[in-house]
Amino acid sequence: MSSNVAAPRTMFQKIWDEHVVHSEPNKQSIIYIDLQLVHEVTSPQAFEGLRLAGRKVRRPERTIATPDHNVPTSNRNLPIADPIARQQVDTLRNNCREFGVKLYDLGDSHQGIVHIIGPELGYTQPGMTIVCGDSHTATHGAFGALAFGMGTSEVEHVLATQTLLQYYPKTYELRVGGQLSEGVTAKDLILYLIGQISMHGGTGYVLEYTGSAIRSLSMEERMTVCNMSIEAGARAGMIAPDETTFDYLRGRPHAPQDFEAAVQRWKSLPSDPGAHYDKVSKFDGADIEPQVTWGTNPGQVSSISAAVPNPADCGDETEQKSTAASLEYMGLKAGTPLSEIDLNRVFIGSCTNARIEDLRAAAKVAKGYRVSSKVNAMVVPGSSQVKLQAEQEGLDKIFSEAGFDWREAGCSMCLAMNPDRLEPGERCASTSNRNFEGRQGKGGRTHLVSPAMAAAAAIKGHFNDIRQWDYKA
Ligand SMILES: CC(C)[C@H](C(=O)O)[C@@H](O)C(=O)O
Ligand code: SF4
Repeated sequence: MSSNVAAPRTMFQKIWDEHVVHSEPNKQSIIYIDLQLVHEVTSPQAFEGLRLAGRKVRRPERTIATPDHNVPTSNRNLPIADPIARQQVDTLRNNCREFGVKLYDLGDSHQGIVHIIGPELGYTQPGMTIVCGDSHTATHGAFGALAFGMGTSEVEHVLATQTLLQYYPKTYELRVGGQLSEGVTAKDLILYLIGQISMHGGTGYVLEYTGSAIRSLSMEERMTVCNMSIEAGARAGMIAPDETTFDYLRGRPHAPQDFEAAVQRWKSLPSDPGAHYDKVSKFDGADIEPQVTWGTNPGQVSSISAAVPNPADCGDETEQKSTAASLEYMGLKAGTPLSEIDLNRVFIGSCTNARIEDLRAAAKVAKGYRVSSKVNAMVVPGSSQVKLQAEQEGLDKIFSEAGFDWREAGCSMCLAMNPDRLEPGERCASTSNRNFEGRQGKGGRTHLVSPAMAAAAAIKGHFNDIRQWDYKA
């Protein structure tokens, strides 16, 4: 081809090209950042670094903050009991005040998990580069944005310069054709994909999810998918914007003023026909069943109709060993049907699955039932807005009447950085995104599932196939 002007480009390339400030062969490029999200855990040293260097935040109006990781989800009227958590939340408050950064603080009607409030407020938009000192920043890629997680020193770099150093990544198209079957959700889709390509399958790549099964997903479902890109090792994950995206954003507080002009720009973002990806894998939505993880990484997952695998049947010697170690930690025997695994705890929450559609799906299952007497179950809305909306719809009543604990917004038991955690040996069905050893509390055992599957597990006290659920209207 004589001119590269006409060369077809992927959506990733278009956004990258639009944001490169400086690049040299075999070196990191400097890319311009449109939006930085900040939370209390990875920002204190970054602000301290600015203070020591006598620098300001370069573009405070492109930076928003909220406390989410270590905030308690009950008794919010009391001071935070844990001294480290209290200090981090206070420090975030002071830093935002000093550096002029907008803070959605505890008590604000928009406080919540950072990856839930960005989209909800309309900050997250197609074509943007978005960063946060948090690995689940890929969530925002659901809008056709290029969204990276990063470390604390990079948080400082972006605060100071509004740019980030990045190596040019490779691109990987995950195409899911057909449609998902009844009872199969976006969570099952992404767990299935990670099971297929493994927790390392996306390493070095920016993933783009394409195909008819992806196009049919709502914005909230797309966020669930992109959220877990990092669990496949990817730098980022993205989905091209379309009418679903534009409809979601229209009317949000921080959506562009001239919305229709923005839509015209956004329509040029999707990958051009014939654009080259470094790797392509194809799947069929109809092959996907409700999923349950049985191991200690999200790629150790099977369909609900399957049994705990025998390590001897799992890949090469290294994989066999790691499977055996996972089963040992999880206290599971090979050959046990997944539907016979009993649970003590259920957690419905996190940036993967605590948006309003997730809570509706769980409430639909729980309606008219009682949580098993052996199970302690909680529902933690992803944001204060989600909580408010759920209460307006009466979902909180359905949950409370069924015996679920109804909480305030935060990361909660997704990770054990706040009072919500598992005790050693406890087994939990969780709608979050990580099942690493000790993730939900030392010695705790995590099974990742969809909100509907988690609610059904809470009621029966063991996993069961949501496709056979008897809904009580
Ligand atoms: C605490 C934070 C740095 C961490 C992350 O980067 O993802 C957390 O959000 C997580 O999910 O493990
Ligand atoms: S909800 Fe979980 S995964 Fe998401 S940002 Fe919080 S701790 Fe990380």
